[in-house]
Amino acid sequence: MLIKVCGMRDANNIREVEACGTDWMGFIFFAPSARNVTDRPEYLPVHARRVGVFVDADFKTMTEKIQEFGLHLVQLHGTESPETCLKLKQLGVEIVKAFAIRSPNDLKQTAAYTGTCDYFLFDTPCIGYGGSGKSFDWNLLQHYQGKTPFLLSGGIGPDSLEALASFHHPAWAGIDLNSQFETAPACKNTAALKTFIDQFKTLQL
Ligand SMILES: O=C(O)c1ccccc1NCC(=O)[C@H](O)[C@H](O)COP(=O)(O)O
Repeated sequence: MLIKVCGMRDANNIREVEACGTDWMGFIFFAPSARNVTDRPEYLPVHARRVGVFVDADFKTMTEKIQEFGLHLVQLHGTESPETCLKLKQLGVEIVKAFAIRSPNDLKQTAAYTGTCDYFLFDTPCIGYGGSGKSFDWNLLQHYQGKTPFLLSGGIGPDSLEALASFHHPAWAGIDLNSQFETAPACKNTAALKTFIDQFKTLQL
């Protein structure tokens, strides 16, 4: 199972979180977010893959951030089209398209993105497009019958291990962690994260 820690910004915290054993690390390029990254941190992960998170950003901005941050993946939280996903893929990055899940109907949108994305990310609906700290009804995902692997996201925290251990889906590929492990916006509690990651890795999933 992939583990992504999202909303990173501080160089020292990036180093510590990488040492906790995360596979992917997310950097948010969305000005209204409290986790928005403006300047390139003096350290970027070398073992964890770098994910750039955008919300309806223009193509030029995304291209520049891919180059400046050496992004491996781009995660899209807005109304980006399947064509945009394909165009970004041609730049050599992998694509994660996020979908806010309120009802089984929301999963129908994923069909149009099949073949244009490498992963989907199923998240809790919220006004800020992400980072709500709240979970949604994971049972809704049993209506997802697509083949594109997905990350489970939204409000996953230290108390989620039991629920994660009981969750099953053939396309489930990983988890996304963010505000439930924060001491302040974009600053993760590495002790709590390490404990959680170590325990998550022992689960038989
Ligand atoms: O975290 C943000 O501030 C954010 C803002 C706008 C778009 C996406 C954002 N986060 C992307 C993520 O992948 C989060 O980790 C995901 O939404 C889950 O966050 P949380 O509910 O805090 O665990």
